[in-house]
Amino acid sequence: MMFQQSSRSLLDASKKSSSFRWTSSVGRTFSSRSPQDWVTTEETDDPSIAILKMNRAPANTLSLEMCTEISKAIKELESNKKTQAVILTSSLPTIFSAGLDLTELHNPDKDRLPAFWGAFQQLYFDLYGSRLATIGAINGHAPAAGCMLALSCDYRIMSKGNIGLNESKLGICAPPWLGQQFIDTIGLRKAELALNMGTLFDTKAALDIGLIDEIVGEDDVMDVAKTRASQWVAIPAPARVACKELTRGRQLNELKENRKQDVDHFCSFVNQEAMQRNLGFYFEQLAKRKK
Ligand SMILES: CCCC/C=C/CC(=O)SCCNC(=O)CCNC(=O)[C@H](O)C(C)(C)COP(=O)(O)OP(=O)(O)OC[C@H]1O[C@@H](n2cnc3c(N)ncnc32)[C@H](O)[C@@H]1OP(=O)(O)O
Repeated sequence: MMFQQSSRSLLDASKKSSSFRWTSSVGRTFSSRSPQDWVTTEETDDPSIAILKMNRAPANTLSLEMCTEISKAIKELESNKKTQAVILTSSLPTIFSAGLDLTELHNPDKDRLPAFWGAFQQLYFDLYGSRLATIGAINGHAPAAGCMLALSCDYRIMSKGNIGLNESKLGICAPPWLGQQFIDTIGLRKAELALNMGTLFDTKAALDIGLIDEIVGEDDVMDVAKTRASQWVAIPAPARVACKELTRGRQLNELKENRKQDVDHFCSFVNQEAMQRNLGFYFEQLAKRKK
């Protein structure tokens, strides 16, 4: 199957390895529906272009199951030879994705935690390394891992909200591979400033810094996304996949080779008392802000 060949070649493209470092120490999301409803795929009038909608109220946070559902949907789309592009968007009115579900990190279930991080890594592999052209139709806030979803797309349009890696505000640091995605997108100095300060950019600032490719009106998001998807699909697929391999293969491979180490670092990091205190404090602030 084409996807399998392509994704394998993407991951195998470069064998360069590196040491992974973690550099920092440091409620609840509810959804009444079952995980199967959290992600939906839709056809468009062009059979080569599909839409993948995140649909997990209230904030499209990434729990283990949410990561798994998005990965599953991407793989299903890839298994259809006709599908060449996917538009990733949210069905919520103001939030694209609020990032990792912090309930997975706060007072974590020790057995579930490694599986959770493994599912998040897998989502990165599946989206960043997809054989499909991926268009991020960012129609709301995209902090932290929400920004990872956006960064993993090939082209990003955004209508409203804030985007960036704000982990430092939670007393933590983005994982190295997510930090690298950010650096690769906006450059080292800008990333250095933004990572340290936990900056979230509005659409104009995000465009200025190169974090997104285009600002679009709220009512135009899907039309523009479809137009951009058509433009990407017009490029011969082998060339598209090869370009992705060229720009992303090394990073994907690095994490693939360090996957277990990355999970171990994450788990010991999250289990630190100071990290748990910071997360608890952050949750309180989130709730207070709402009041
Ligand atoms: C340790 C190493 C690496 C760790 C890597 C971490 C990457 C991450 O992704 S960490 C997560 C970072 N995410 C955030 O900091 C976002 C926090 N959320 C917000 O700032 C806001 O929710 C928002 C700006 C995205 C939206 O604001 P809005 O006013 O529209 O909605 P709220 O009322 O704040 O949120 C609705 C609802 O959702 C809950 N919630 C929001 N974000 C999260 C989250 N990340 N995890 C769990 N729950 C979340 C929020 O508490 C509200 O819940 P209630 O309705 O029950 O009060």
